[in-house]
Amino acid sequence: MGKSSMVIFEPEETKHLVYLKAALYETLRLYPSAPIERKTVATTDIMPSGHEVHTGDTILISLYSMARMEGVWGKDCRDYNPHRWLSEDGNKLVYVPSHKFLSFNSGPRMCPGKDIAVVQMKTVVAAVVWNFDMEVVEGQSIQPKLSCTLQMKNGLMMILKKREI
Ligand code: HEM
Repeated sequence: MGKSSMVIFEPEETKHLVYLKAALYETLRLYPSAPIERKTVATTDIMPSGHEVHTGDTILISLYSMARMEGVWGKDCRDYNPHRWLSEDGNKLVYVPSHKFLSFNSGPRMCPGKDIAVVQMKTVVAAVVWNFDMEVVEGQSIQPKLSCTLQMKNGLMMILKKREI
């Protein structure tokens, strides 16, 4: 294979990359692309929490905050830990209900593109990691910018070097 050639993967080839999927879910847990969900109450009711809600009320759910709640994700909720998604032997993903991991929403309006999105992310990350050595530029201020979609305030500078493969 020539030095300048890039290796890319078919979606099928990334099927067994369980740790990569766990890492992507963990990234989307802490940094959900849509950090806030908005729901409108259809019928006056009492929530399991005991809160009374009325028809037409707007409920805002901060996924960004939920990811940082010990009551939802445990003591290490603020840590980036892909292992929380994996079985003990690391070979399988554990079941996590969508009402806990809300990054693709939950219920009838759940993101229908979830599986496509995961396959795309896996093929892209696998290709980038395979083809390049990567280094994060030191001394950056890496901060989230909260908006309708979660962005990076100052971006992220990386040094990429083509690997000779
Ligand atoms: C990492 C990537 C993605 C994330 C995090 C994501 C997340 C979401 C979320 C949170 C919603 C619900 C928004 C709401 O409150 O109404 C949603 C809806 C939707 N997504 Fe995605 N999405 C992703 C990729 C995709 C892709 C690749 C497609 C198409 C191939 C897609 C198609 C849709 C559609 C059509 C809806 C509207 C569903 C409905 O309202 O019934 N998404 N997505």
